[in-house]
Amino acid sequence: MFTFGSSEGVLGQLYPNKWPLEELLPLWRPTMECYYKNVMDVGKKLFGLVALALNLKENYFEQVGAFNDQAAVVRLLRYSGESNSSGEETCGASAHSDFGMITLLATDGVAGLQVCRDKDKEPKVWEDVAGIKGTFVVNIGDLMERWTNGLFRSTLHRVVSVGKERYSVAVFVDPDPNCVVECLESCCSETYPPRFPPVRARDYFHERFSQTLASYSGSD
Ligand SMILES: O=C(O)CCC(=O)C(=O)O
Ligand SMILES: [Fe+2]
Repeated sequence: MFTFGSSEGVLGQLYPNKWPLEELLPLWRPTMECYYKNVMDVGKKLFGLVALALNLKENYFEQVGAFNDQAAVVRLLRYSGESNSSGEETCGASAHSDFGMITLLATDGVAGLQVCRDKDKEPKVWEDVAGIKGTFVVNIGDLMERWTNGLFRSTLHRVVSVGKERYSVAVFVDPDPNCVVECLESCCSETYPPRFPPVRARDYFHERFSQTLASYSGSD
């Protein structure tokens, strides 16, 4: 796994990326930075469409500061394809939804990614996501669910082992840490009040990452 964020902006300065040595991989950094920029351009365009679909001005998410500083993170993933000894089905990523706004996911076409359409239903029904060459899988994140008062539901997904090596690249399009995520006016009414209180993106991520770490260490 290799993770990196923006090389620019406040976050880029605060958390500088650790690149492989230039002598070893001279094209790595320029390739990654180019990918970051291009996928972010796609992400911003997509958010223009999301805003219009929600009866907001096309530049709404820019106006509320979601893209003031570039908070998106890119994760390059490799799944070995080996099943683990415990015989667990998910041998890549266990069921989760991404925390942020949206994730733009590129895969190498090897199967394994599954989504659950109705995350509240038990037992869960998992469907394979076909990898279509030249396209992104777009997962909705939890902050988008909060922003839209549940109109856009975050995608519960997982990666199961299919006995084949698999590569994917996920770009987590997350808002600026200072951006306040608050129920959109077009997504609530007197009869359908906001279900989530406003939250600053920084605090939300902090809470979610702490919970995740706690669950790994076995405490609450
Ligand atoms: O590898 C994939 O297809 C999905 C990865 C993923 O869900 C994640 O990193 O959050
Ligand atoms: Fe994910």
